[in-house]
Amino acid sequence: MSVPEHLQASGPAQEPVSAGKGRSVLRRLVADPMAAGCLAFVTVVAVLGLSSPWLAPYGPNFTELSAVNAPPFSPGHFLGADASGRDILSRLMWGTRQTLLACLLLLAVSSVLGVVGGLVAGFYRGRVEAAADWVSDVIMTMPAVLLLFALYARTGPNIAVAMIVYGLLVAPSYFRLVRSVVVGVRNELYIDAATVVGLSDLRIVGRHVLWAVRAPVVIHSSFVLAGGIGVEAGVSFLGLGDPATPSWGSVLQTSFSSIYTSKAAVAWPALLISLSILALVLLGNALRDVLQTSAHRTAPSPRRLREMIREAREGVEPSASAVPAPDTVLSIQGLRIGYPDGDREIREVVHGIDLEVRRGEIHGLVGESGSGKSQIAFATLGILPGEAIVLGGRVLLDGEDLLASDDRMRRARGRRIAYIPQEPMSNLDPCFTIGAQLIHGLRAVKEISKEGARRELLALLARVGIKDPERVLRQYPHEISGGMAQRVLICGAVASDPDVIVADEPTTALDVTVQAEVLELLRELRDERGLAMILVTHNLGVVADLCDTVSVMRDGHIVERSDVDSLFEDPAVDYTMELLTSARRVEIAEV
Ligand SMILES: Nc1ncnc2c1ncn2[C@@H]1O[C@H](COP(=O)(O)OP(=O)(O)OP(=O)(O)O)[C@@H](O)[C@H]1O
Repeated sequence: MSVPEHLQASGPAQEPVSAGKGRSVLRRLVADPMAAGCLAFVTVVAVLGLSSPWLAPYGPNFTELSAVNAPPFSPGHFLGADASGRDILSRLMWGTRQTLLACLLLLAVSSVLGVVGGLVAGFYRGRVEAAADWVSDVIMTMPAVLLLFALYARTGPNIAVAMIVYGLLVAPSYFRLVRSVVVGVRNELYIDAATVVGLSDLRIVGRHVLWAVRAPVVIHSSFVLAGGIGVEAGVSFLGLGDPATPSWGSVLQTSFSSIYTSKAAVAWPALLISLSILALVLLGNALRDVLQTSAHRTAPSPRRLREMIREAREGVEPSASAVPAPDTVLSIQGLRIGYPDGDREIREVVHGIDLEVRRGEIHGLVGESGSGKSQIAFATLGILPGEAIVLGGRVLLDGEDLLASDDRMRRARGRRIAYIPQEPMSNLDPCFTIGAQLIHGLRAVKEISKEGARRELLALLARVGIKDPERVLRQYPHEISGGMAQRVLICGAVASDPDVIVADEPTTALDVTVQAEVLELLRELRDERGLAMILVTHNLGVVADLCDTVSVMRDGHIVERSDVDSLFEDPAVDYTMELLTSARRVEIAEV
C-alpha cells in the first residue's frame, strides 16, 4: 500500500495547511453545494441509524410471515421485506449502528497506530524509522482476505475483531503519509528554533508537528471511513459478520441470497452503501480543497472574485498605449497588480507603473521591502503567484505585449527574457548534476544536440569564471559553493542568448568578495552581449556600481526615475533622500 493518490499532492514540505479555525473550515465546507449535500446526507443517515430504537418501524429481527419477500411500498414495509419476512427499512436503520461501529473501529485502530508510528519515525528517524518502516512493509505484504478467513476460523463471526485486524492493515497508509509530512516539517527552521528555546520533544510534536499533519490526516480519514463501509459490507457479505446483528453488509447478503425471488431487495442496501461511500469520498475531496486554501483567508467564490476584479478596474482609466523609444527592448506600461483580500476587495500592490529599459542598459529597481519590486520582476517573467491578479497594463518586449497572451509569454520566458534569482542554491535541483540541469534547460529553449549543448555550456561556464567546467558539470549542487552556484545560474540565464535579464537581488546571498566578482561579471556580459537588465536590489551600493538608470519604488508606485549619477547627486524626492541617508548610516555603522 502506498500513500494514496488523493494525498500525494499535499507532499511532505507543504505548508501546515488548515490553520483556519474549526468553525470557518465548516463554514467554507458548507459553502460548497456538493459538500453541503454530502454532509447533509451522511448526517441524516447517521442520525436516522442511531435513532433506530425510537424511529425504526420494527425490531431488527422481527419477522412477519405474511410479509415474506414483500415488494417495496407494501403496507407497513416501505422498502419491502426479505425472505424471512423482516422489514428491510428497519434492518437497514438498525444496521447503521453496526456499520458505523465497524467503520469507527477501523478508523481508530488505523489512525492511532499509523499516526503515532509516523510521528515517532519521522521525528526521530534513524533506527526507529528503519524499524517502523520494516514493520509497515511486513504488514503491507499481508493478504487481507486470507487473514480475515484465518481469523474467522479462530474467533467465529465477529465483525469488531475483523475490523480491528483490518485497521492494522490500513495503518501503514497513515504511517507513510504522516512520516513523509513530519520528515519535511522536521527540517524547518522553526522546529530548530523551538528546540533551541528548550521545548521538549513532546511539546514540539504536540505544538508544531501535529499541526502540520492535522489536515492530511483529517482528509485521509474521510477516505478510510468510506473504505470502511466497503470493507464491512465485504466482510459481512462473505459471511464473516455476526448473523444475529444486522449491518448494511449483512442486509445486502441476505437480500442477495434471494435475488431471484426479490430483485428490489438488493437495491436498497446496495444503494445505501454506494451513496454513503460516494458522499464520504466527495466530502473528503471538498475538505481537501477547503483545508489547502490559504489558512486564514476566506477564498472568494469565482463569481465574487469576478465582481471584485470588475470593481477594482472600475474608475481607473486604462493607460494610453505609448510608443516606446526606438532602442527600448522592454517597456512596462501602466502595470497594476493586486491580490484578493479575503472576499472583500482586491488589494492593489502595484499601482500603474511605467518603466522602460533600452538595449545595453542596466536598470535598478530599489525601494523599501514590500514596495512591489519583486511583483514587477515576476510580472515581466509571467511567474506571479497564482492568486495575483493583473488589473491592467502591458509588458511589451520589442513592442509585443507578453501579458496579452500566455503563449507569447511562454515563448519569451527563458529564451528572450531570462532570470537570475536571489538564492542560487534553492534554485538548483539537488537530485541532478549541474550538467544535467544546464543541458536540459538549454535544449528546452534551443534546437541543439546534447553534445553541442555540452560544448556551448563548457565554454560559457569558463566565461563566467568557473575554473574547472568539466568537473562542475559532473557535480551536484551541494558540492559547489554559493558563489559558484550563482555563476552556474548566470551561465544558464545567458546560454539562450536572451535580450533581457531580470536579476532579483542576485548578490544578496553571497559574501562581499564574491558579490563584487558577480557584479563585475554581469557588467561584462552586458557589454559583450548588449543585454538589457532589470536589477532588483535593496543595495544602493550595487546600484551605484552597476546600474545606468534607476527607479525608486514606494508603496507600489515609482516615486523617482533618473540616471544613477543624478539620483546620487541630486535626488528629486524626499523619500530617495531618506533612502540614501539610511544607506550611508548603515555603511558607517558597518565600517
Ligand atoms: N502571494 C501574495 N499574496 C498577497 N500579497 C502579496 C503576495 N506576494 C506579495 N504580496 C504583497 O505585495 C506587496 C509587494 O511585495 P513584493 O514582494 O513585490 O515587495 P518587494 O519590494 O519585492 O519586497 P522585498 O524587497 O522584501 O522582497 C507586499 O505588500 C506584499 O505583501
